[in-house]
Amino acid sequence: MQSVIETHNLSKQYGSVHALNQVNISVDQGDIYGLIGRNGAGKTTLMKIINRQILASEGSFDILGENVTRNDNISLRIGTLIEAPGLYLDLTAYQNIALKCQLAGIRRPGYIEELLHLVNLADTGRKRAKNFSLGMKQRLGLAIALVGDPDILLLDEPTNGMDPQGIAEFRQMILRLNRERHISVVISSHILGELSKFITKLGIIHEGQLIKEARLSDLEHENQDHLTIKAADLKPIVAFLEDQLHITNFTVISPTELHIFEHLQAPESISHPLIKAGILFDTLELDRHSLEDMFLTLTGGAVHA
Ligand SMILES: Nc1ncnc2c1ncn2[C@@H]1O[C@H](COP(=O)(O)OP(=O)(O)OP(=O)(O)O)[C@@H](O)[C@H]1O
Repeated sequence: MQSVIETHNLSKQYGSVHALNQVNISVDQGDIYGLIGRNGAGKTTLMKIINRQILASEGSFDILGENVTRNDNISLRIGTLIEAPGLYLDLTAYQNIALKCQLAGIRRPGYIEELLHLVNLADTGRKRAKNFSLGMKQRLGLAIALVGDPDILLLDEPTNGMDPQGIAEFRQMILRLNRERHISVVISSHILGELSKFITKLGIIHEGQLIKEARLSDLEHENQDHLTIKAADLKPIVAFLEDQLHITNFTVISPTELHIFEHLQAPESISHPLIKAGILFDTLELDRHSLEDMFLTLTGGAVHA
């Protein structure tokens, strides 16, 4: 899979504040990459560096396999919605998009109407942006970010402050752009639950450092509810599970720990036969995990700001 964004030890220092510290993220073609972190973790700083709004103190990054320097003309490949969209509040949605098209030298007939339709703003007519709801403003910001047909979208907390319906609508829009236009997306949030429903890869950023990066499918597997068996010697347990209990859905985590993903409702259907057979184990217990638990454990506490 081709990598669309690859950062190499990106760091940013503001005086004594390490806003970013040696960050390496890797976004593949077709990913919806969720960048999750508490307020002040460094999400905006990372996006601004990739968008070349600010310079890194150290490190570099590649976009679509090319190492980016200050002079590379790659700006049209990236569409951004970072912080509040820069809208002209006295203009309509059409006029706002038209201005961006003018700057980008795009004059294709029907182009603006297509974008308005894409973000569900086709019926806003003469209504000025100042009279839009927050969700409408963000969707207009998204349409403006799409001018120039970027390969990559950088969206910094785009659903912040929206109601659940607005969030769901925005999410659907991102999914469509990703599937139908094959746009790779980096989207940040401080609420994991908002991202975990649709992202393909997750990066957890905390106090300027990337403390975890993983594909969502792997994380979901790791964080599935399971029975944990701990024992000094797992070999007789593994043999017993397979040969006597015909259990195959388990993973050996370490020489002394294994996780079983079945029989969750009846752990005794495993523990009793083991005891009867004289096979020793230290503990056998049910572990319930969620991605949110993992996030809280890694970042040390409640995340909702
Ligand atoms: N221009 C600046 N000057 C000084 N410090 C800054 C500047 N911009 C960001 N910082 C600091 O860098 C750190 C990371 O900020 P950043 O805005 O990237 O975090 P964030 O994860 O996007 O948080 P939020 O969700 O609050 O926007 C914070 O400690 C912030 O105060």
